[in-house]
Amino acid sequence: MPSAVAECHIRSADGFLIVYSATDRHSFEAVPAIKRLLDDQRRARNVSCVVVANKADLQHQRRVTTAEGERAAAELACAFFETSASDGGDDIAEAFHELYREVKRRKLLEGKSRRRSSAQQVKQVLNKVFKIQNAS
Ligand SMILES: Nc1nc2c(ncn2[C@@H]2O[C@H](COP(=O)(O)OP(=O)(O)OP(=O)(O)O)[C@@H](O)[C@H]2O)c(=O)[nH]1
Repeated sequence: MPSAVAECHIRSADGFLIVYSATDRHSFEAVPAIKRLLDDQRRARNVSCVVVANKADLQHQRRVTTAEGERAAAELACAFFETSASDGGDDIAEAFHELYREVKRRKLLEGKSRRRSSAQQVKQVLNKVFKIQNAS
């Protein structure tokens, strides 16, 4: 159960980076539950998330393969990146940038469907008005 502060952040954030350690299977196995928690708190499945496997440089301590990470992220419909906080590679910036792009895409789609539904409401009202006028 998240704390009240965490709940507040979950409700207000536009997007989430879900980070696990490629050297720690438990952290990897927690990813689907974290995504579910975010979906439940937002009462929607359209939360923008990117899954990140950190500590990719520690190859000799690796406990989660790249393929497993990719598969888990795909099952959650999230983009996937492997990063190393210690070598500071481009993948870190790319993960943040992809999350930014995903949030923008979702907002654009939500804006379009909101505009469509308000246009439909106007159409329904006009139809009713015309029906009433024709009937009288
Ligand atoms: N080599 C390497 N070390 C890292 C990386 N990210 C964090 N660390 C180091 O890992 C140690 C633990 O850091 P965190 O993973 O942030 O802390 P934690 O969540 O408590 O993780 P654990 O202690 O590993 O369970 C620190 O010494 C970090 O400097 C990375 O990408 N590569």
